[in-house]
Amino acid sequence: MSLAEPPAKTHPDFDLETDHLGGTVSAMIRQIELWEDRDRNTGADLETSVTMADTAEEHAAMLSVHVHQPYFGSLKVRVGGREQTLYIGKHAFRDVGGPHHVMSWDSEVGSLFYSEALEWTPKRGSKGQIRRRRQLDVAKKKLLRVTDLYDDEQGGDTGGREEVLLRRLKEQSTAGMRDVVETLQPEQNEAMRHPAGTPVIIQGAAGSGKTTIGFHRLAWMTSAERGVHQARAEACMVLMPNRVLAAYAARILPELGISGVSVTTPEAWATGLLGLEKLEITDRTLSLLLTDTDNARRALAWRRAKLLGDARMLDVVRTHLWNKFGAAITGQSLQENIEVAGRGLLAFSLTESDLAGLLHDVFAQDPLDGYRAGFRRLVEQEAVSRLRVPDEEEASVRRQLSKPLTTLLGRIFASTTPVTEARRLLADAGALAASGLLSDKEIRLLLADPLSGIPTPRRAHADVTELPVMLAVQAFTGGIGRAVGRTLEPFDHVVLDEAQDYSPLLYALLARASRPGHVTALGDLNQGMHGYKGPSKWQDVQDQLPGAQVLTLSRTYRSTRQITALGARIAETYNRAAQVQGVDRDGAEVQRYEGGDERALIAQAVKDAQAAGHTNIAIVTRRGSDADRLSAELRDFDTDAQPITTQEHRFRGGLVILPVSLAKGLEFSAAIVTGANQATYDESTEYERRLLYVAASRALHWLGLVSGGAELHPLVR
Ligand SMILES: Nc1ncnc2c1ncn2[C@@H]1O[C@H](COP(=O)(O)OP(=O)(O)OP(=O)(O)O)[C@@H](O)[C@H]1O
Repeated sequence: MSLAEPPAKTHPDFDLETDHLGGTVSAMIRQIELWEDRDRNTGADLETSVTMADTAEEHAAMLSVHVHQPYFGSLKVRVGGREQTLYIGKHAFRDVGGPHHVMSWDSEVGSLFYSEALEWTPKRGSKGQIRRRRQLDVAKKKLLRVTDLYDDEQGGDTGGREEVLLRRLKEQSTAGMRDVVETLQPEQNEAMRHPAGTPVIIQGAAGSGKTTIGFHRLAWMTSAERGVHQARAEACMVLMPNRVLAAYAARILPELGISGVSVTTPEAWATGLLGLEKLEITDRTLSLLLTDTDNARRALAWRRAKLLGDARMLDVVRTHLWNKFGAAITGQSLQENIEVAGRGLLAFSLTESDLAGLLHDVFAQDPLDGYRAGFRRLVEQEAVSRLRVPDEEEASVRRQLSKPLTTLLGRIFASTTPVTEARRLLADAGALAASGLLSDKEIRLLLADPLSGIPTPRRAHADVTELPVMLAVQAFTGGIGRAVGRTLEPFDHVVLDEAQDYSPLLYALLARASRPGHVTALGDLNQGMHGYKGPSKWQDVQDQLPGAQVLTLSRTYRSTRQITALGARIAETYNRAAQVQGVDRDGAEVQRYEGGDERALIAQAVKDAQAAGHTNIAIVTRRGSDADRLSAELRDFDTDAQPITTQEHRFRGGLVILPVSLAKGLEFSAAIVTGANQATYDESTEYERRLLYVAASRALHWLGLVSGGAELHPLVR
């Protein structure tokens, strides 16, 4: 709730609600004091007392954050003939012996506040009826406004939900992604609560709240109410397209009461998994698509990239490794004398055919931590069972086997580093043919090198299009998942932002790296910038996430009517579904600046945006180099814009200048698009039009378009 707005005391229940709020605040403070009073937390012994005191302090700390706003809404319900009012807040509170309870937003009851259902069946008891939904704007322990969203005494729907939403959307942007717990809309609520343990793809236009809902779903997943599907925040991962956006979005986590989630990029996750953090990741397909004029070569590069991300590649890799390790076993054996207490030295030997049998078993088991670790376990188990080793001697047997086993594993698995092995496979027609899954034409496509004209960096590098195949080799040999000490565990839940940019092969690997059913993908096929990397249709993703449904968010929330309309004009040139339904919110006309020194025009636009009351303002350029240059030159025009031109930079609010590639996903109260002309965003290239769309859709309230010498772009004129 914006504090600038004066309290609106017009509601007849305002005083009643004020009293109830006062009672709740006092009850919470009483409870916190009780928890903080260490002397009372006495257990039977010192250790129990300390533990109890620590837990009590944790409870106190958690609750004290919410005293200033104990709740934001209420529900009047009738269950079994009895009417009661339930208050809904960000944190549950039980008023022991008193009436001031608060239910948590992510509970089953909390869901009723957001949905449009009028009846429900509680877990225990008879059918319940919703009589009233009420929004309560509270800040600093004060009630500011009461708005009924639904009230059967007023004839049902009051239009209040839209009114509250509009008020919220008029607020200024901040330096981080915000939670929408107070104004979650019915369709968003449903998507967020899609049954835990079922994978889901949430599709929605730009600004429909996909990313926001993904984080809310993660918070919802961490609630104890999810039972066996409950996720631990520190065992969850969110993948976002770049690190600037990851840091911006992660600021939502404390608001949602969770911490420790790993919010990273697919590239950082992949290189970390490969143990090659310094590996430079290139996207040479994109470079080729943007610079090469030879259409046949462009088509070849596109098709080859698609095929590299095809889910069948998982089994192509698996077959290749099977053949390779099988060949490496030829001539190998293991002979060791093992000391077992009380029984002296016992001979343990595995012949070549024993080893081949174990290799077969480990491929059948397909362990999460990879075939190498799995093979070691199988040999150890074999020794324990053949030598009938008692439990207490097992550790000793493992120790004695350790060195000879490491040597043996070295001979079978060692030469397989994911980067070189993936490249070896991709250059070997016979190996590519071994699985029988690829046609001759496809094999020829993989062997072709349409990117040969695109330079490679001098440092060790890998291309984004090869990465999934490398990860597949890694998954089978060294394992894939979340590193916990020296072992690997599946992630409790994985959220993917910009899900249209992940290949089906990557989905197959992510499904393997997480608990069954615990992938949430958020994306918009129409916003795909990198079709050669992503799925052609959601069905390709559903095939990798068994049971996944596609849910659609139909409304967009980010921008004013004027900005949304301008964006739609650009998007409809490449996307037939561009006319999405936005929340109809009026704002300033889009400002156009053309003719003259571009820097002077930008400086003027910044002044105008500031005069309109905005502080979080972005100047969006086509390239990083434009942003660097302009940020220096604009100082001569009294304009100090912080550049965000590398993934290391962070958005901390204020006036910034950044390239469109890093602006994707971020939003600002006001945005100024520079170089808004045909020379900068070539109208005949779809990719450029998509970029222009991203640039023009970053602003919540105020948008300025600047073109120096040249005329404004035909699509925004
Ligand atoms: N229920 C809601 N109440 C208030 N604001 C909302 C709601 N849903 C979304 N928003 C706001 O709409 C904006 C867009 O949300 P978000 O960035 O999550 O959308 P998105 O679908 O991920 O967009 P993009 O595809 O452009 O990345 C944000 O400012 C968000 O706070």
